[in-house]
Amino acid sequence: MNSSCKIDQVAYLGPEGTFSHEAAVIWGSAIGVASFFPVENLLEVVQAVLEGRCQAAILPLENSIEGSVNLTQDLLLEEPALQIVGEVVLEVRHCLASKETDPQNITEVWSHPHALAQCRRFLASRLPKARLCPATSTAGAFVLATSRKGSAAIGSSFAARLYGLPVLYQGIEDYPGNKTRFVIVSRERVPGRGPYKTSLVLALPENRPGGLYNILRDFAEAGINLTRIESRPTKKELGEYLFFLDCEGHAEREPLAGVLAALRPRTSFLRVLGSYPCYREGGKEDD
Ligand SMILES: O=C(O)C(=O)C[C@]1(C(=O)O)C=C[C@@H](O)C=C1
Repeated sequence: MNSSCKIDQVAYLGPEGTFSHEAAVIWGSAIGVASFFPVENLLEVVQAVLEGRCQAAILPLENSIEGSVNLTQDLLLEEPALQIVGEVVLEVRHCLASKETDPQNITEVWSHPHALAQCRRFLASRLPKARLCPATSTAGAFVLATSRKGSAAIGSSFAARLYGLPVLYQGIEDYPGNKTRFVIVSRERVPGRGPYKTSLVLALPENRPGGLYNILRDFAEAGINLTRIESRPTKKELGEYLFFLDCEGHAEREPLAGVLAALRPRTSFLRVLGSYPCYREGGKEDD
């Protein structure tokens, strides 16, 4: 769909107090979104937009410690009706919260698998005996930890306060400056101003020396900066990959438009996932 739309509602991975929620509010506040609503998992987040229950949804795409969120990449590929219309980069600070006042009494730690992975070293050194339990989200983990004896949860200190769990340790991510990048998807275009970024996915027609190099060279020669490259299995044959690329520029404007036109006949698959304003802290866009 190519029409522009006004965004009234944004779906996010709930419950209230997830990092996705925080990122949705940052993006939505900048464009005057009226409301945000939580859903249970990322498949549901996408379904909410596809079924028209909201006009946009937010998905975590990559983290500076743990790397890509594979499910998000797969969903972006599998749902051609959706396009990326925005991005938010959020600083992710984790705390460990529990009703247990003595860390010795903690036997299980709940959180989103990505959050547990971002705190791996902390957990191994401070709570080596605790069982690590995957939850659907960080805030979902706090809900669980409120009702289970001997349990703790990892997530934001905002969520810990929201669910009434005392914080035992703060800033427990294994590396400083931990950040997660989220993308906002919609069935329709959302007006915005540049500078732009474009996300695309492509496949090479054959596995031969220099195949990927020949594609990347076009970007280099046009002076287009690539900001991310990631491969995912095609799920058809072991060793066959799709390449997810993010680059600076808009797919409908030069020089990127020309590069994409030249690449199409040299790829077996090429889809633009969206061109959208680069994230600026404070939600501002350049003129
Ligand atoms: O559980 C949450 O709070 C989420 O928003 C999900 C999620 C993720 O999927 O990476 C988002 C940010 C953090 O990296 C940890 C978890």
